[in-house]
Amino acid sequence: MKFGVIGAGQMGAGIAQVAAQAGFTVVLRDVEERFLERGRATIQKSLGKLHEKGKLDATPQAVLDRVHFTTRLEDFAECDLTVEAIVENEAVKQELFGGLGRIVKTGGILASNTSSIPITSLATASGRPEQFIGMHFMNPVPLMQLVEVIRGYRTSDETARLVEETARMMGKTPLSCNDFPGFVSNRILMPMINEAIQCVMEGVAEKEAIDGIMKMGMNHPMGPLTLADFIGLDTCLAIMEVLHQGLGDDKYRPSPLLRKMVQAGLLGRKSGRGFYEYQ
Ligand SMILES: CC(=O)CC(=O)SCCNC(=O)CCNC(=O)[C@H](O)C(C)(C)COP(=O)(O)OP(=O)(O)OC[C@H]1O[C@@H](n2cnc3c(N)ncnc32)[C@H](O)[C@@H]1OP(=O)(O)O
Ligand SMILES: NC(=O)C1=CN([C@@H]2O[C@H](COP(=O)(O)OP(=O)(O)OC[C@H]3O[C@@H](n4cnc5c(N)ncnc54)[C@H](OP(=O)(O)O)[C@@H]3O)[C@@H](O)[C@H]2O)C=CC1
Repeated sequence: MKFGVIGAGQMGAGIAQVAAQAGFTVVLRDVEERFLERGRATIQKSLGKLHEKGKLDATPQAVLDRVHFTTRLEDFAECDLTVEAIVENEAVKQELFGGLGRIVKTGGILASNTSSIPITSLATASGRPEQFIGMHFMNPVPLMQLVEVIRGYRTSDETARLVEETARMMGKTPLSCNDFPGFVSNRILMPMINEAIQCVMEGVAEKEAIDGIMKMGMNHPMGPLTLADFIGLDTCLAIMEVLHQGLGDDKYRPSPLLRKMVQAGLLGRKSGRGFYEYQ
């Protein structure tokens, strides 16, 4: 299997890593060399941790050697399955899929790791709606079990079958749903995070108390503000915008504090500061 990944950010690097761990030949693309280097470092660090715990079948170097880093879209021509994991922006993703649809061989499947953007709209932009699907990995990809598989309006049964089979080969559990804003995962998760941010804004409690109440009280592995920092506040805002617009209900209105923090460049872990500070 030749497996393509576009975007070497936190999700793209993780997806490329688990694909390489599954033994696939992987092509990983980003727009600039320095972002590819950052992706390579992320993969190396994660493989090192897994190796230390005896959770890797091969050496970290052998897994890394299966990943080919590139800035060229043409290198995806022979990929059997290509997963896109670039910024959560519909216009930018549509443009990318327009190009990919022309480059990738006939029959090659295209998938998006989008958190919320309509799969059917991206499928149309790709020019191959039957071979298009949502393949939504969870963060951190090397540790999380789920892949949410989202069928677009015209996704073929064969495409869905192949993608679910591939997810299993990657050691993941696929669960499928239909193409509604935010799918299942973020329709339920993101309003909770948004409400936690609203609690900060209204002074309901200190941020540490909000996180602690949800973590200890509900047995969540991370409090919602820590999780928002982990996901990226820009991504959280983009998801809330899709829910608000797509479902047309003000209960999905993004918290003004979330909007302000994104405007201020406080994006969470990836920018060094969000609700908390990171070095
Ligand atoms: C927005 C979307 O569209 C969809 C989404 O993805 S939403 C986000 C979904 N994800 C979540 O909700 C994650 C919630 N958090 C968790 O499940 C856990 O906190 C976690 C799995 C991330 C970390 O586990 P933890 O026990 O809380 O903390 P931590 O001790 O840091 O990590 C456990 C181990 O995994 C390791 N680890 C963490 N990230 C790793 C990675 N990427 N690769 C390899 N190992 C990793 C850590 O080094 C640590 O190892 P040690 O035990 O040797 O120290
Ligand atoms: N964060 C999360 O928890 C999850 C995110 N997702 C989804 O995965 C996708 C990626 O998210 P994530 O990895 O967190 O984001 P990151 O910000 O870590 O990475 C985004 C990637 O997209 C690239 N990019 C940014 N702008 C453009 C552009 N205009 N054209 C092409 N590439 C661009 C970035 O490159 P550069 O470094 O140059 O900006 C980077 O490689 C999103 O669709 C998100 O919704 C899905 C599940 C969980």
